[in-house]
Amino acid sequence: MAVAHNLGFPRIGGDRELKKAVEAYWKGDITEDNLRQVGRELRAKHWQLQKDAGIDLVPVGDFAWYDQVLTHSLTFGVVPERFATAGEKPTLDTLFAMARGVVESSCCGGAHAQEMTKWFDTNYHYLVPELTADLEFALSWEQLFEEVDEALALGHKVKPVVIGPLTWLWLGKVKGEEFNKLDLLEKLLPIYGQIFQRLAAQGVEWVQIDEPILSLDLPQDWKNAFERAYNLLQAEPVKKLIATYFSGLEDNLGLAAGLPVDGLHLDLVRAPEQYPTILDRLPAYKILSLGVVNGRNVWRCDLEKVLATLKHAHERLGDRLWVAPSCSLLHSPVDLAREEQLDEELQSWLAFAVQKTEEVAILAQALNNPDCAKVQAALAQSRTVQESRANSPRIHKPQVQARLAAVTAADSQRTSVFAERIKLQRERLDLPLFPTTTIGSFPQTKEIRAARLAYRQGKLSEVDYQQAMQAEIQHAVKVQEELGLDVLVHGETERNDMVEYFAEQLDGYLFTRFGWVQSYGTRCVKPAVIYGDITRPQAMTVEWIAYAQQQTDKVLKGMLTGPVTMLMWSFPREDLSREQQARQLALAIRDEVVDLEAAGIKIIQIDEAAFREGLPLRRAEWQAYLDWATESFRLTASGVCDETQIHTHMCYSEFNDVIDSIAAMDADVITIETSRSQMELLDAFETFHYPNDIGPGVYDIHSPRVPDSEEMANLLRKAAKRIAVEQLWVNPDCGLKTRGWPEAKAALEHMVAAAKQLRKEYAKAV
Ligand SMILES: Nc1nc2c(c(=O)[nH]1)N[C@@H](CNc1ccc(C(=O)N[C@@H](CCC(=O)N[C@@H](CCC(=O)N[C@@H](CCC(=O)O)C(=O)O)C(=O)O)C(=O)O)cc1)CN2
Ligand code: MET
Ligand SMILES: [Zn+2]
Repeated sequence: MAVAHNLGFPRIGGDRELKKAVEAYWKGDITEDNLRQVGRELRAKHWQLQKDAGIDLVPVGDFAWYDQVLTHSLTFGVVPERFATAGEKPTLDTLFAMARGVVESSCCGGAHAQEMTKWFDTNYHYLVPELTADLEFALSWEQLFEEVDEALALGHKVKPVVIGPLTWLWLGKVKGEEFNKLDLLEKLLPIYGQIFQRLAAQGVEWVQIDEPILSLDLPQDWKNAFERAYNLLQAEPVKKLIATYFSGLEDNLGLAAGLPVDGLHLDLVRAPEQYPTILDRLPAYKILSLGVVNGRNVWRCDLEKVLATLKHAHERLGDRLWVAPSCSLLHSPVDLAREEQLDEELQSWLAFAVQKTEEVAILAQALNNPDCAKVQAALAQSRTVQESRANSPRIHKPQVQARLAAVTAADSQRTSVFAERIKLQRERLDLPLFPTTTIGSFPQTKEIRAARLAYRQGKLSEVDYQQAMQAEIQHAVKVQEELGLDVLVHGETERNDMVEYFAEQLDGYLFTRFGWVQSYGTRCVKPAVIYGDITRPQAMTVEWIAYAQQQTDKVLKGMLTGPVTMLMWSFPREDLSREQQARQLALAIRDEVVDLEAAGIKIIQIDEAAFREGLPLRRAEWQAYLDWATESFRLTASGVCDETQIHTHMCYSEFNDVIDSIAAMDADVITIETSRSQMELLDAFETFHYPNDIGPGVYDIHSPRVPDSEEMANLLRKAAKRIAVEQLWVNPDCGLKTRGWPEAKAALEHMVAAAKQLRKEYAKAV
């Protein structure tokens, strides 16, 4: 019998129950017991959904209160000293403190949160383990074992999921004295040994060990470490399935296939070419799990196409074949059944996590019991869906193709080079040295969201909603004037999300009502779906931004989301390359840029927050991506005259490897996240002699902590050592939408003071 299994299920809940409960707990509205009860109910519900769908082995350990990497750090007892309560085991509050930081109070000094960064090439963020040379590990967190008992008690056949030792170490960051992270492996492995023994004692047969770094270009010592680690773990009394995903194993295929474990999972959606090569490399005792249902997108699986591969594998492997989604369904929305507002045709093309588990189960059944009526019906339905999509007139728009075909090289060039443009811009904008600005959004308060919800539900009229948002814009502008900021923004109050807002207004996109996906902690996004060629029926932001400019004599920066980020944070089409989709988006947003300029907006920011995360996991594919991503940005930005200043913004980015492409984007100003790295991220800009203007973020917006102005001034002094002061802007790391007004105001006040201080210090020097 081919086995149907799942690598992970979204934990947030179809109604974001987990988000709401955790936030209520933080506010003190519910107790820890209440919160734990919500967690238990969600897990029970999700296991049952998967079982009902026909999944034979349900994952346990995919639930996390905040982040699964953080859970592992606690499990291993890796709690940085600033959060540790001497000698005591960590609690749920320790976990949340590590995730969110601790605000300074009279009794204690406060502690900054652990760093957060992107999980591979996804929009999920994990908390970076802090590794020191003298780190000692001790099993310190019972969650996995408790959840296994919980699932067993509910009658499920379980497969606990852990992040493998090498991936966990790889994701960690060395703190303090430099050392080789791999030196910690020997000390870490006994903890895995203990975990496996505990699980075996609970009656567990199979454990899934996620080692997605096998899909990366690994240094030789890491490859060697894989063999060493799994040789040492070989004797442990559970069967081990190594799970890889997000890319092909390529040069690591032999290594992965040969590890002394009992099974291997491959992502055949991202890297179909791994099949059938793997068959020749896989030892005869191992099971092979094929990830054939896309865990990273929302399109229905082409069951017949996938089944052709699976049947071939089944003939060769028999019972040693397992069927799965390509990766954890953490990256999928929960349940399509609730999207009643979608028209029938669009809905028939889609599958969310619940539907994906059904697809996996049907595929296994199609191998085990091909003639059963349910299988036949599902295959017939799949065929209909594929045909309907292939032939739908809603997808292809000749005018989009024609416009793209007519694009020339000149369309992605500003008229003059930066050195010329900046002179004109400086003259026109008349800004001081160290000009201050923000990244775009101001607090998205409960009132704003409630108003939007009421408007969507028809309880608030369009006029009333517009007035409420205009009042917010007026308020944001007034606050910025009072703070003495130099370049103002409208605050993005009318936007539910920086991508979804635009997607809702572009043709070729569909959006969902409940399609939430966890982005980090309790923060979720509702990625829209690109299903057809993209057009912009009308201007999207001009009225709001022009309104904001009317409220002030200061320069107001218009705010847009760039094509690469629109693409990366949406669910893309599978019938058209990422490059072509980005180019379509670029033309649509270019029109908006031009319209903003025509409305008198002198500075336009085109956010490319996801530019770096779009980078393929494998280096060999980088250049091709960077070429089209850069080109798409330039195509978006180059419709304006020299005097109009184009800004871009990126967060959580390591720029060292891509600095030449960042320079090739040729934005007049780039604002970046740098405060958490103490300006280290500026290294790349310094070494490269980056020519255009830069705003290195001077404070972290993810924490409620408000740094004083001296701390920010110090960061600016650091920046000024690396970058010419004429090039420097002063701004926070990112937008302020997740903050409250009191913190936002206090921090910006300190920021403006820091900029003034630096102006004094450098007035003589320049
Ligand atoms: N797409 C995307 N990816 C991104 C970012 C981003 O901004 N967008 N930022 C980076 C960090 N990631 C983030 C992701 C989400 C949020 C965030 O704030 N999300 C909000 C939801 C934003 C949203 O869609 N809001 C809607 C719906 C709000 C809502 O929950 N409404 C309530 C009702 C209102 C209420 O009573 O609060 C409901 O529907 O039940 C709106 O404003 O209209 C949240 O989880 O709380 C922040 C950062 C990287 N990736
Ligand atoms: N303009 C956006 C904002 O300020 C940029 C956010 S990048 C995740 O929220
Ligand atoms: Zn940002």
